[in-house]
Amino acid sequence: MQPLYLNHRSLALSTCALALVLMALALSLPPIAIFTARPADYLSVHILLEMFAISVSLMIVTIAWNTPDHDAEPIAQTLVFGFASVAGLDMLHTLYFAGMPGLVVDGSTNTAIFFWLSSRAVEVAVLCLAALSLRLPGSRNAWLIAGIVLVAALFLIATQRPQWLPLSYIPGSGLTPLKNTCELILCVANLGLALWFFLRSRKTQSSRDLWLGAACFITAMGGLAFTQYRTTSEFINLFGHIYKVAAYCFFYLAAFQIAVRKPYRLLVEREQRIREKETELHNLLHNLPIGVARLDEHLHLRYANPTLIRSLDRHPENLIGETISDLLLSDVAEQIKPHLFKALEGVRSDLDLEYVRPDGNSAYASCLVVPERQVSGREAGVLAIFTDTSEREHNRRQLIDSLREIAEIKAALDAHAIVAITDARGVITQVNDKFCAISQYARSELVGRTHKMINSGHHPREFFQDLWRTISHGEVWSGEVCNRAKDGSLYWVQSTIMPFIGKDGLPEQYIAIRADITKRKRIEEAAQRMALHDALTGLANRRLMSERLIRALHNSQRHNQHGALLLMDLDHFKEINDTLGHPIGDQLLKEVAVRLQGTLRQSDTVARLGGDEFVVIIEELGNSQESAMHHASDTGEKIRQMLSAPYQLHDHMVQITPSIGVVLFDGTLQNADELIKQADMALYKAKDAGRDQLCFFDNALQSEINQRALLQRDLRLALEQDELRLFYQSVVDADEQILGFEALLRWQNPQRGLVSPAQFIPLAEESGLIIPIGQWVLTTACRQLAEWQHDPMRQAWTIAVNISARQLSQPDFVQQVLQVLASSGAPANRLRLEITESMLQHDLTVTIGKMQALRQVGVRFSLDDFGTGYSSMSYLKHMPLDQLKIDKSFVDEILIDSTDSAIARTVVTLAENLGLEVVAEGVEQREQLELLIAIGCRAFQGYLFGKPEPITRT
Ligand SMILES: Nc1nc2c(ncn2[C@@H]2O[C@@H]3COP(=O)(O)O[C@H]4[C@@H](O)[C@H](n5cnc6c(=O)[nH]c(N)nc65)O[C@@H]4COP(=O)(O)O[C@H]3[C@H]2O)c(=O)[nH]1
Repeated sequence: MQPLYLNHRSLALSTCALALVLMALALSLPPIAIFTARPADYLSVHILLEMFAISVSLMIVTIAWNTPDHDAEPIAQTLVFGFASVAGLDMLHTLYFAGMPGLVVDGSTNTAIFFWLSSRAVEVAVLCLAALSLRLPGSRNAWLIAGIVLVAALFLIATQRPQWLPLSYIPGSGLTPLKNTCELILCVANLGLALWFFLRSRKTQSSRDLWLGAACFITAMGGLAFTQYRTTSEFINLFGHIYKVAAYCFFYLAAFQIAVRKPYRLLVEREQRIREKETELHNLLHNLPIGVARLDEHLHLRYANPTLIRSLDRHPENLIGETISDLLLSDVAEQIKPHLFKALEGVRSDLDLEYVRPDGNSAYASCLVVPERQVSGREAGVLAIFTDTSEREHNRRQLIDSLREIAEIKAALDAHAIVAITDARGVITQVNDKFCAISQYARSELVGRTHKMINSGHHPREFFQDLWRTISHGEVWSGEVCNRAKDGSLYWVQSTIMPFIGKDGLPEQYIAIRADITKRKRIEEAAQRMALHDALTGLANRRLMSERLIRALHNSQRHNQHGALLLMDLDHFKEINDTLGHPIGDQLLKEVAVRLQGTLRQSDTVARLGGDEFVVIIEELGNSQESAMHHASDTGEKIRQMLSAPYQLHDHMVQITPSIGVVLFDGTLQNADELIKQADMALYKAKDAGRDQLCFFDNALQSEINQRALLQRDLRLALEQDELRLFYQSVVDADEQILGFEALLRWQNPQRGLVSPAQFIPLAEESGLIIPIGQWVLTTACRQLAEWQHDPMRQAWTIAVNISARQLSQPDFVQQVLQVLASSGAPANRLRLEITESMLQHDLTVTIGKMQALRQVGVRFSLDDFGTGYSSMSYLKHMPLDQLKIDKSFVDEILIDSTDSAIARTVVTLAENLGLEVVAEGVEQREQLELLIAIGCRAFQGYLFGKPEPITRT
């Protein structure tokens, strides 16, 4: 509740309570006559009291009359009529009070009471209408006239027809019951009105209702006083009039409240509201980020808000009154002017401005031009509202550029990449044309499905699990994926899948950008094939064989299964190559590969290691070693037979046999390298055993190999530790006179004793040690020759030195020999170099060249072991030879085997025809000597004449 209302309520209620108490007190007193000495004094007092009430009534009329239209009280007409009537009737009541001269007739108490009761009745009626807020129809003038007419009518009745007036007072006996009843009715009516106003005031919180309530209550109390007097000059009558004055004070307050206080209060409130609005508007205009300009009808500036002033960069004081051309940049003014003129004609427009600032930067603004109307509705000027849209426009343009760029990138991406977009579950939402083209699916077939439809099955499940794990964690996944197109063909793509993270921090979609790498993959596969396969035969190469062997060992161990490794080569393949040429050799190798593949299961591995060396890996031979051995043996035998069958190679029918080394494995103890070594040993054994056979690796073979390895190790030290010795075996003529010697190498090892060259020379050849050893032999022999030069008995002797194939094939062989001759001082013509037939199969021309070079300085050449190898008459013709040596094997059987004697004879004849000397080797018996002499041989070597011995003993 408002504090003012509360104050007013306590004032009204306390006044009413006081009035009640005082009236009760007054009524309890016996009648008190006052103004007894001068009864006329009461008339004056009565006039004063009534005048106050009349003045208040007139004031209420005046206020109600002048209440402004827009604030018109609904009861204005009621008040005008009622209180005009009340004022008139109270005035008549005063005029006709007993003792007053009156007008037309003298005053009398009965006439005065008539006007009094009439006035009070009108008063109650007016208050009832006010209580109900009923608006009387018609104008205030009419109601004023009505009030005057009513008063005039009652005046006329009272003065012209006094007999019509009810009897309300009987002089000497006092008030009549009619008068008292009327007073009591009015009193009840006033109490009812008082209650009504008080109750209403609680709801409306209106002080006016409080004042009206109090006025009605005091009037009611006062009315009680007017039922008690017998003469008007009694105290109670005066007391009742005082109550009337008090009641009119409250009526006055109520009227004042309506007409004066309320309008002022409303005015103040409105002023305050206007001021607030002004402040609001000011704040708004000052803080608006837009510029506002008001222009008059001549387009001169009336007002510019601070934002506009700041943007114009001008002092605010000089701006008002300037034209739009003075204010704005010329191109802006030109753009805006037509719209301003249109606005003056009442047309509102909106335009975008583009201009160049004085600093040279382009700027943008939007301008709303609105006609500004006066309250009367006439256009009074123009309101122009400017918004600087430069930043927005720059951003918009940047956005357009970015969008264009994105569109270009997208177009480029679409043109060159395979693109797909999926939702978070991997369901395809978009694909580009390239995706459709490569997958051969229509877009409608792809959208709504997952990538499973192009899954090729090439990748294991873990591959895709890893992919999903990566991208669902918001990371980019990159990799190569093999997919299957609609027609079933496979294609490869380099895929990059990027997740797009949503507001919740989780991927909401994925974009997959792919490049077709099918061609590259095919090339890679081909390269891979080439890297892992033998170019000639298409079989697995050494690398792939190693990988497969490792895998086979692993599988064998895991499944407790035996397997076998077969290492084979083709016996005397080199001879076919040399005689029939490499193309035929290659053809043969290819055919061998085909036969091997035809003989074996798909799951077995067939590899070519190089040259004529092949490997076969057979798996799953059971868990028993014995049955595995049988299986491997059967397969090996089958291979041997298959490969031994004749080959038709172009015009040549070729037959060749393989030697096969076999080793079993169960993956427990062996590793791949060791296994290959063991297979190699088995192969070596097969070859050693006469070729064209299959040998299994066993432990005895292993120890033999170990022995060889030890021998090789010791041989390496032999040179350093001076363990080599040169023995000499004499070469004699038919009279057993020494012609010369053959230098034969011996190895004097402290542990092994005297080791035969047959044991260590092949090993030295294999390991390459033959080069330094051969050098040592040559040097030692040459020193011996040089020594003999000083002895006339021996200076004609020759020394034959065995030369190995590796020595001869050295590019600087000739220089080495010449250097040894020079450094030792040996006569070149006493040095005989022994070569074998097998040496002549390589680079014959080069070999001949070397021989000729040495022959030019006098060195002579012997062909050792003649007749044992692949003797070819053609090279004999071209070779710069001096001597043939009939091999010991022919001499051995020469007495008992006619073939050998025939061969010996042929060799001698051949040598004679070619102009060569002949030396027979291994002559042990005199009969052999005699027969050899008989067939024409002139030089001999053998135990019959002496075993190889150190030079001191010769
Ligand atoms: N049972 C028997 N054997 C006889 C008789 N006359 C000679 N021999 C043996 O026959 C071999 C002849 O040497 P080769 O054919 O050049 O065969 C040689 C030769 O090829 C090679 N050799 C020896 N010394 C050297 C060398 O310094 N350098 C090279 N590269 N090879 C050598 O080792 C082979 C074997 O040499 P050796 O064991 O010394 O064996 C020698 C010799 O002791 C005989 O009447 N009865």
